[in-house]
Amino acid sequence: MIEMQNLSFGYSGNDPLLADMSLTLQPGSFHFLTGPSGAGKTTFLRLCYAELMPSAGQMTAFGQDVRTLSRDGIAALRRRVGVVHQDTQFLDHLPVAENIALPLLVSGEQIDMPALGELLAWVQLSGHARAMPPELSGGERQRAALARAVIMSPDLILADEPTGNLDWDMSMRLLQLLIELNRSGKAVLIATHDLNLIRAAKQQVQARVLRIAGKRLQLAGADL
Ligand SMILES: Nc1ncnc2c1ncn2[C@@H]1O[C@H](COP(=O)(O)OP(=O)(O)OP(=O)(O)O)[C@@H](O)[C@H]1O
Repeated sequence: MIEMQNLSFGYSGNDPLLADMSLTLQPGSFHFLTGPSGAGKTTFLRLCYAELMPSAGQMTAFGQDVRTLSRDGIAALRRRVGVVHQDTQFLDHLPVAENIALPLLVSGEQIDMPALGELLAWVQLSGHARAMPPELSGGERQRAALARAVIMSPDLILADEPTGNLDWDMSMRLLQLLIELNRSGKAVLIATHDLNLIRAAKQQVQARVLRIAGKRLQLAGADL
């Protein structure tokens, strides 16, 4: 679904942050992305959903060259990619249920209330549907963020340090949801520093571990 060949990206000038990266993200795959702070993990995810464009190399998303995508083409791509951001932002004046349904509202689609109810139940937030975002705990916020990321039924879910501020039990609950999504056929890519999270996932799914080191994207060994 996403294919990169010799892809490079730099925010400024001719000093790339990421260089010569090649990767194929297959439907239904599960990947972790690791690397030191500042290595470019968030940047890599932003390239995957075409918020940033490569400086050099080739990249196709769902069969289309990202550089040739029109505005509508980019919007269509983003519908197929759900993103859980590192610091999830909600509209604090809207209840949790509306925040989760926001992608539907923004794209002018009808809200299927029973489906929204099921989604809330799946992330165990049924009791918080009418709560306001500031009332949520860290774990509840991240589960709401995940629900919002999947409400458009994307094929690929990108999560940027989704368990960064969560304790182990909450991290495991969130990981379990991501594993369930993967089992239902969705591709998942999680950027994380947390090697314990990777180890826990690897007991349940066939996950590949990518690492950004020295500007390059490498496959990490099975040494985790
Ligand atoms: N919009 C931007 N303009 C210029 N430089 C940027 C921009 N965004 C990020 N950077 C720089 O690019 C580098 C990589 O940042 P990025 O957030 O991708 O790293 P990361 O691996 O996700 O880090 P962390 O693990 O700390 O979240 C950093 O040096 C950062 O300062």
